[in-house]
Amino acid sequence: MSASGHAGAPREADVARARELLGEERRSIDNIDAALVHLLAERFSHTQRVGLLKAEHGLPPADPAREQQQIERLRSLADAAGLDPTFAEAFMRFIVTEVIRHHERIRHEGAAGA
Ligand SMILES: C=C(O[C@@H]1C=C(C(=O)O)C=C[C@H]1O)C(=O)O
Repeated sequence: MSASGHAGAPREADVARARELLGEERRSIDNIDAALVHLLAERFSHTQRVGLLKAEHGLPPADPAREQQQIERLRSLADAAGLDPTFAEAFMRFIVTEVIRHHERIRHEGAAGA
């Protein structure tokens, strides 16, 4: 069924319009992906400073109680925003796992050399 509601081969004009809409959506997706990269870079610059503080003061790289609070908060935000909370949690855990790996590396390399 074409956009005009008829069965059979899609009309050229409908396909052209669909391509135009696709292009517009993709431009927005590219903008959002760029924002995500910048936000993640900003987040990692802060977690890097947290890693240095922890290493300098002998604090453990991971803080499971803090992570639990963050996950509960994010699940609730995701739910309110219409995003799958299970996906939001998995995404958060993926990022936090990488942060903890950085913190462990900073600790082993010595905070001063990081
Ligand atoms: C950044 C921290 O270190 C770890 C990484 C976290 C994060 O990426 O949000 C949260 C808790 C810690 O396991 C922290 O303790 O705040």
